[in-house]
Amino acid sequence: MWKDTKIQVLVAGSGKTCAPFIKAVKGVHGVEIACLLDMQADPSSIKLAKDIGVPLVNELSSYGDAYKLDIIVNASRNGEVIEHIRQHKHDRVIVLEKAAARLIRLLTVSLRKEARFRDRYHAAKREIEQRGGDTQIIGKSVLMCEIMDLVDRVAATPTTVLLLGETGVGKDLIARAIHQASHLRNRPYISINCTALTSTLMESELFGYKKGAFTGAESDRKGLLEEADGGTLFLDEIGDMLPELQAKLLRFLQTGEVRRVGSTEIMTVNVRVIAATNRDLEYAMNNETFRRDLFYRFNTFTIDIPALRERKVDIPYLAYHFVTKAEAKLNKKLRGISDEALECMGRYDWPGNVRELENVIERAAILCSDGLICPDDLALRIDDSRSFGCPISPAVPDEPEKADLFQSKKDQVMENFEKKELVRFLEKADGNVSEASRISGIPRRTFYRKMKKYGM
Ligand SMILES: Nc1ncnc2c1ncn2[C@@H]1O[C@H](COP(=O)(O)OP(=O)(O)OP(=O)(O)O)[C@@H](O)[C@H]1O
Repeated sequence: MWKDTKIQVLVAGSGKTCAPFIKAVKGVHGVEIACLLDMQADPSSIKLAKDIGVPLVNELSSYGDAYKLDIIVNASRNGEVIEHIRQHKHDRVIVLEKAAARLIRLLTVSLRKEARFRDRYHAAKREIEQRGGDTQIIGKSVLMCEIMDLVDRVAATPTTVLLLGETGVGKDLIARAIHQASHLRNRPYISINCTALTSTLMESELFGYKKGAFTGAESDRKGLLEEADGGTLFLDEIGDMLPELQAKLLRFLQTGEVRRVGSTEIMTVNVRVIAATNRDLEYAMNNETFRRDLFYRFNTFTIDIPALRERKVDIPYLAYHFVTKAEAKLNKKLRGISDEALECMGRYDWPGNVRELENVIERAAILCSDGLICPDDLALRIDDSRSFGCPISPAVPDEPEKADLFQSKKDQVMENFEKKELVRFLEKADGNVSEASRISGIPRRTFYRKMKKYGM
């Protein structure tokens, strides 16, 4: 039988080393941090003891209730402290050294994260139920909220938009959302994938052709630019468009003029163009496979859609959305997703982004036996070395030049420092990025950029 009374814990060490442990464990049901021990009390431990309202002692015998203690967590590596505890602790008291304390801290933080993840799933469930599932773009992360804000702002203008992002992040969906939010919503929305066709075919698709322009052109045909007149044309995979056609597209964007293949007649159409690509256009321009002038034309308004692994807070919302979608599609009643399955989703990197999540859920919905999606139904290959934030270190070249070695070490130190500081400020601000940016003095956008850089 477990005791009903709280486990009495004394934490030994200086404020700086035991603070993360206390922060993680404080408030855990059934645990009481009863006292702090610091043999050379410094201002940080004095402040910490004051903040959490416990006595601070410099030796065990000064704590009047030392006989009531169950566990001493020794967060200090100081030999004198270790020896002092060994000599003065009550026999039945268990002492946890640094690694054990760290383990408890990591487990507690991880469980809290999972709980937050579950809460988000249930919040999404409530919210989507209330809205009747009619919203298209799902996402609550700050990054997605910023994107939705950009969508609203640009929708009201005729500006050409370039959507960048890995495959499956939602570029097509966002292009449609821009069209839907604009005054063109009742006009045509036409989409074409620039990868699929040769340059000649693509030209006749886009600009249309005149009867007899080539073998098989048996009658006049409008191109997609004419079809989309007054509406929106979405050019997907623009990075794959062949250079000859890029020049023609650029001319159209500059003049609004269309000339069907084989015709001399010039027509003017009014089309809002949105383009998307998952290619690195900078690289393509350097390789001269993408025209710089066309890029500048598109680059007036670019929306960079982050990979799903950079906005994992969106996963529970999207997961619920796709569960409801799968229910309707498969005509199968689903109870939802188990906590363990949600936790697996949070630890997976999603290289195929939202599309992969959607497919994984649909597959799991087919496989799950009692309507509840479990980890086995997801069949995700999770790299556990990353789950506690320990990315595998990048390979170091065999014999780097001294200057390179110095620079790379310096970069590494800077990166480690930055990462730790971001986490520290985020923890301090309880995960609120605006607050973290305020207390750190780092501008909000820079803070986000750095979080993105480190995959937070
Ligand atoms: N934020 C989101 N909310 C709801 N569904 C989403 C979201 N993002 C993507 N999806 C869904 O994920 C799938 C893939 O999205 P989409 O086709 O827009 O990606 P993409 O970036 O255009 O991919 P590709 O580069 O491969 O063309 C679609 O079914 C889309 O509806």
